Amino acid sequence: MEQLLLNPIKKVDGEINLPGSKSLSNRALLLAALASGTTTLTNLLDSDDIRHMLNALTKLGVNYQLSADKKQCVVEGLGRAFNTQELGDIELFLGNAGTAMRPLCAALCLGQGEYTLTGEPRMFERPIGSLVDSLKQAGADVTYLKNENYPPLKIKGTGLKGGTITIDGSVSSQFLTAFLMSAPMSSEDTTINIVGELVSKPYIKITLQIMQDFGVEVDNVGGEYQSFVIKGGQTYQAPGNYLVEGDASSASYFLAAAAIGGGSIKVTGIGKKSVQGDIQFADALEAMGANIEWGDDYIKASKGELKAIDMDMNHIPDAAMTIAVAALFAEGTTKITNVYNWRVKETDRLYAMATELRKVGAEVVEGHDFIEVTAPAQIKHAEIDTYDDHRIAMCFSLVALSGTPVTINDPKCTSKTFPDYFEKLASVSF
Ligand SMILES: O=C(O)C1=C[C@@H](OP(=O)(O)O)[C@@H](O)[C@H](O)C1
Ligand SMILES: C=C(OP(=O)(O)O)C(=O)O
Repeated sequence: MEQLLLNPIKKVDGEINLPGSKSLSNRALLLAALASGTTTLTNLLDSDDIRHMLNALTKLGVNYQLSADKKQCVVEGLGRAFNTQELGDIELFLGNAGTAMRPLCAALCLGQGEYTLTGEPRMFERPIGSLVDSLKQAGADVTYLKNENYPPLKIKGTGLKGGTITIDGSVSSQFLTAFLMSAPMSSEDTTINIVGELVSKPYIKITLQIMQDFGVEVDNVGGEYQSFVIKGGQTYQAPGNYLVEGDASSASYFLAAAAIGGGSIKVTGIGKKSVQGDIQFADALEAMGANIEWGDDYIKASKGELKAIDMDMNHIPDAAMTIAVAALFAEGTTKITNVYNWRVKETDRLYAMATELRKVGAEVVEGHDFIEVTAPAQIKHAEIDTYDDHRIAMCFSLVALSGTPVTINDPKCTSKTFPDYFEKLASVSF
């Protein structure tokens, strides 16, 4: 196994032009593929999760031209649902990309064809049953090829008819996102009612915004994310050009590094008007004592005396992992609550974060849906296992700001969303 020894970083300083947002890249690719007209996507993310979506679109008969640096993609929209009936069963390998598996699962039900949706072993442990149950209410034909409620799946595309649907929102917002994006192409109108407490709400804002950018309005009844009405029989309209915002979750590592390490870092490609909920990571970091400056197209962080916070981070589940490591540098006990679904992401993140934080000396309480981290008097050198989880590799790089080195096992796992993360970190490290 490859290992990366990160030597102590004395201070960080500089500017990082963020890679494109994973959430927006995969949504934009799918909607551009379904839309009528041609879309030029710029600042597309080049990473494993996006490659899986692109490969799937190729197999589904979508024409696109990717630039040499893979950051620009011109997509010729189909102007209709996928139709691959004459090709027989098509196998789509979607790695561990939730933003490919869940939205494609719904979109493939809309058209005509037979599909096997598969992925990495971890994908077979990540639930999808709530989405499948909802799609079945709208007439979909989806079966489980291994374990009930988990991929791999077999889909027979027969169209979605719409109607009144319930979706359990308590495990992943991606189920609602997937249904919302397909609903306009159902034959009839759809009303979606959420049951259970909807998690990761800000990702639904991203979904509604990008649907609007592609010409479709959703009635979010009462603005409460509880009930949605979508007209059927619609076609997405290509917006011409679509600029993908920088990735706000990827920004969290650099902003935290500046808050901990001194100097200042400006991340560009996101700002105060960004649609991504993970920009609220900067508020959490500010609450810990960091100095934050907001621009239209940047966020800048600089060092502050960090103190512990106690915060519900259900709205920023991905960036919250960065707070858990920043807690190593904060006075007191940091408590991150309402993050049960950390357990069903790339790995069981509550267990993994607790285990790895203890290795560097922290005192940790791992709860059913929370984690408490108390900074050690002295951070210890450790080999950090990354569990094939890009975010564990990235957030534990911050340990190097302690004056103690840190070893990251399997550093290449950052390829899921940020292949050149460690090079970018080195470029602002002194
Ligand atoms: O819709 C999205 O783009 C995402 C939603 C979140 O997942 P959950 O809704 O499962 O929490 C987030 O963790 C994931 O990285 C991306
Ligand atoms: C949870 C994540 O990914 P996915 O889109 O596969 O759910 C993540 O990137 O932290």
